[in-house]
Amino acid sequence: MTDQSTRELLLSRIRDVADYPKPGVVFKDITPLLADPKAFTALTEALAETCVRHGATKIIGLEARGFILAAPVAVRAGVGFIPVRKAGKLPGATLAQAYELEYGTAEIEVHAEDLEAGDRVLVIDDVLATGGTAEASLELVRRAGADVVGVAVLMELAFLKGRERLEPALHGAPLEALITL
Ligand SMILES: O=P(O)(O)OC[C@H]1O[C@H](OP(=O)(O)OP(=O)(O)O)[C@H](O)[C@@H]1O
Ligand SMILES: Nc1ncnc2[nH]cnc12
Repeated sequence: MTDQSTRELLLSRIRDVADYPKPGVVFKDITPLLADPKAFTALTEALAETCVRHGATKIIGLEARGFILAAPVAVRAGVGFIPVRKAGKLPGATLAQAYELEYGTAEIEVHAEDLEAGDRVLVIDDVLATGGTAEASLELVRRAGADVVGVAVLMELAFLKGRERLEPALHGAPLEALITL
C-alpha cells in the first residue's frame, strides 16, 4: 500500500491549471510529476503493487494519459499492456463504447482480439473525474468476456462523483485512488 509520504510527493507534483480546457474546469496537470524521476518511479511502483496484489494478467491503459502510466506499470508487473484508444485509431477489428466526460463526449475502442475469457484485467488511468471513461472501459472488458479485477487511478476528483457512477459497472471490483481530491 502507498504511504503518506509517497502520496504527498505525488500530490506536490500535480499542478492545477484554472479554466482549462474550458471555463470552470480546474485541470489537474501531471506533467510535473512525469518529469520528476523520483515521483514517476514511486507512482509506477505503487500501481505495479496494485496490479500484483489483485492478480491481474493484463493492464488496460486509457488514451492518452493512461498510456503514460499503464505501460511502465505493465512492464514492471510483468503483464500485458492493452491500449484502449479514442475511436478511429486502431487498425484491427474493435469493440467500441461511447461515453461522456467532464468537458465533452467521446468514444473509445479496443482491439477485440486483445481480450478474452479468463483474462484478469486492471484498468489504469491518471484521473477519475465523472467516471465516464472508466465506466466505458469496463463495458469493453466485459463485452470481450474478460474479468475486471479493479480500476486504479492516480487521483480521484471526488466532488464529481465518479465513484458512484462507476459502482454498478465494477461488479464488486475495487476502485483504488492513490490521491483523493
Ligand atoms: O472520469 P472522466 O470524466 O471520464 O474523465 C477522466 C478522463 O479524462 C481525461 O482524459 P481525456 O479524455 O481528457 O484525454 P487525454 O488523456 O487524451 O488527455 C483523463 O485522462 C481520464 O481518462
Ligand atoms: N479536471 C481534470 N483534470 C485533468 N484531467 C481530467 N479529466 C477529466 N477531468 C479532468
